[in-house]
Amino acid sequence: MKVYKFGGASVKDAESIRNVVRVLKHEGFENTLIIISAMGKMTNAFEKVVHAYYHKSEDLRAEIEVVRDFHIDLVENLFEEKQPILVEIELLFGQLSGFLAKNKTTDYNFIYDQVVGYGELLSTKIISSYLNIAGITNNWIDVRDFIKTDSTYRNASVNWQQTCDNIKTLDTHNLYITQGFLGSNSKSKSTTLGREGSDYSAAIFAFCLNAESVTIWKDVDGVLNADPRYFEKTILLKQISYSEAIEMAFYGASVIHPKTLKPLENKKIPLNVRSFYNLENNGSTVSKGQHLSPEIPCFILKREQILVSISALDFSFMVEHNLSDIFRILHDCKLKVNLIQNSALSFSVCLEDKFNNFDAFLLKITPKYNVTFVNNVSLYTIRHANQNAINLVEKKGTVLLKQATKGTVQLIMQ
Ligand SMILES: Nc1ncnc2c1ncn2[C@@H]1O[C@H](COP(=O)(O)OP(=O)(O)O)[C@@H](O)[C@H]1O
Ligand SMILES: N[C@@H](CC(=O)OP(=O)(O)O)C(=O)O
Repeated sequence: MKVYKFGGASVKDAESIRNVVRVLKHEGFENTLIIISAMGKMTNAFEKVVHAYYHKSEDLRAEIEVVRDFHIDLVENLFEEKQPILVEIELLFGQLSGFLAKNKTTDYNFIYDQVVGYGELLSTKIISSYLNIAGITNNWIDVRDFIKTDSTYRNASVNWQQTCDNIKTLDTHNLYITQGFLGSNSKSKSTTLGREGSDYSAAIFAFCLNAESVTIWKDVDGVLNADPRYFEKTILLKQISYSEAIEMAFYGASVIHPKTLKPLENKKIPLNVRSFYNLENNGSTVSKGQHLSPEIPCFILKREQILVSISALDFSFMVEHNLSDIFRILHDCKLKVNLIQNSALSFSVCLEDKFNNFDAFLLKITPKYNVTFVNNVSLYTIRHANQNAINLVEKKGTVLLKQATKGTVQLIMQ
């Protein structure tokens, strides 16, 4: 069986969904399981619904209307006979309203997971129905009946045994359409696997099905040696080893979700990253034992970082006991550390503040240490670095910090 994944960019409007039909008819869709994300930026829009609901904002109704109107407009553009799918959409919005009306808990992460998943439920209902009309007969399945997780809302861990037992009941001769990003816990409550987690969903199904391959369909030709939004003249990486791809994802290459690669590597399932526009191009293949081809410097950019320098109030050395204290506070504040540099008297970290906890961090740390920080810096990682590649990055601004390990150079730039 093959597993395909269509992300938000590939289903962002009616035209893109027609293109999915073109892709499937060109590539074939026998014995395939298709994972689909929420359309375009709908997960962000659902996050606004959660925010408005949680804060009892008067914007709640308007935020729900944004997502409702988006899907209804899309259906108006896509379908000739709209009535059956409109009924399905109303049903889903009815369920959502029911949850919002009845919910008693104040657990933000729980509420988040019960709400944002409607993006994937809506997109798969609409696309499954459109594919059936376009002659691509398929079975819509609810991924929450298959991927079972713990109850860590917004970052759930997969129960592999139960998940594989469920997935193995699928008939591998069918074409299935299901949701990325979602799972459910032992109480059948929705959970999510972390933002951009649909690639991981594809890897989970592939692992449990012993799939022959996974293909992620993208708006770029494959994995490039840099993000084309920020670098000119990017080059397609045709072959990548799992370990190289894991390193790239770890440093922040957003083209593949970091958790995706390990399950595939364990079963030696190749991962193809291909363009949904340019079907003649074979794209990139991540597989076992491949050398990076072409072997060129690869650039990974993480924006909106904070560079923090910390030293002891009494100018004593920064050694184990204060470092462990600082890490405990970082961990408590859920700040992600992307780079560390230590000297005798000061300790620098490059941080990512996903959950807006930096002010809380400052409150905890400033009574104990001298702290200075620079907001909104960029972290560049160069794999297979050479001097030309370093020069290229250094031209982009002022270097605040530079660190080199074998073949990998990291620069914090302002
Ligand atoms: N190394 C890279 N190679 C290719 N694309 C990259 C890379 N790094 C970042 N990107 C960006 O990833 C985008 C595709 O990912 P994304 O928009 O999240 O797709 P989807 O919604 O389908 O998951 C590309 O348009 C590109 O700007
Ligand atoms: N819709 C989810 C899951 C996902 O993976 O989306 P995408 O494939 O568009 O990155 C998100 O935006 O986080």
